[in-house]
Amino acid sequence: MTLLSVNLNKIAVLRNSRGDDEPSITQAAQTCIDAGCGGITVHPRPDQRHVRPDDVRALAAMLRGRVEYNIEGNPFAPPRGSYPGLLALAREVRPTQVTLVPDSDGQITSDHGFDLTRDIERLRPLVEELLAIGSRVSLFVDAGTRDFSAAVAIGVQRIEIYTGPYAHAFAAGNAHEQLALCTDTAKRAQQAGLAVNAGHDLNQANLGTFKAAIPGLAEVSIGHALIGEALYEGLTTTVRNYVQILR
Ligand SMILES: CC(=O)[C@@H](O)[C@H](O)COP(=O)(O)O
Ligand SMILES: NCC(=O)COP(=O)(O)O
Repeated sequence: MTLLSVNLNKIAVLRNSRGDDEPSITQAAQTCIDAGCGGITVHPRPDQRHVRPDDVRALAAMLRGRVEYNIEGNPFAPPRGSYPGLLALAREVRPTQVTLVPDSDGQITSDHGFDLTRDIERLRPLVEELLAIGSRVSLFVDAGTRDFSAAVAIGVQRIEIYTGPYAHAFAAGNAHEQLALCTDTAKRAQQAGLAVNAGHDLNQANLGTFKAAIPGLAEVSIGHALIGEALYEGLTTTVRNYVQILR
């Protein structure tokens, strides 16, 4: 069984477009939980175009002890205005998991993972701090990453494979090569002692093939497609469909 963590960023985008409180992030989270998801994901950014620090706090208060709470983001992005930085938010709310992602300001969305050879020493103190507050630490990596020894050495417990290239290849009808890269990366990470998560552009069409190719897949975080599909089928039905694919 792979845990479904629903990314609620796109609910925030809709809400932010009008400046009021609707649609409500916490009500969406509750609906996803009632429909059987095992976790909620958010990806706060310094420009606050998605979930905002107060959303992160409100979700922490409502999720505590119920389902997993996964906060993703760039730990090196400095505080800006009321955005206190990823580590400061994590210190405040102590989520189940923090997924570190090297997305820079102005990117439309995340589009690559860490280079573990280049980035590992910068990550070391952050990983230590997150472990000390009791959060699991996952690193966003590209499919094709082969050596996880440095990540294991600094205490990282999971990786999240960036599945954007797989999803695009799947849509184009030629996913074989990208899927093989994901499978190889997952196998190497598991052999090194890491659990494997995955995410980005996963949807109801491409998820089953992906799951079948990655034995032991621990968690997927899915937002953009899931919220889009929910426009047609409703959030409850859509979450249930994903849970069914992941059984
Ligand atoms: C790391 C990752 O792939 C997700 O966090 C993704 O970036 C979230 O989606 P949004 O870009 O829609 O916030
Ligand atoms: N970590 C990936 C995630 O949270 C959701 O990505 P997407 O489904 O919005 O592409």
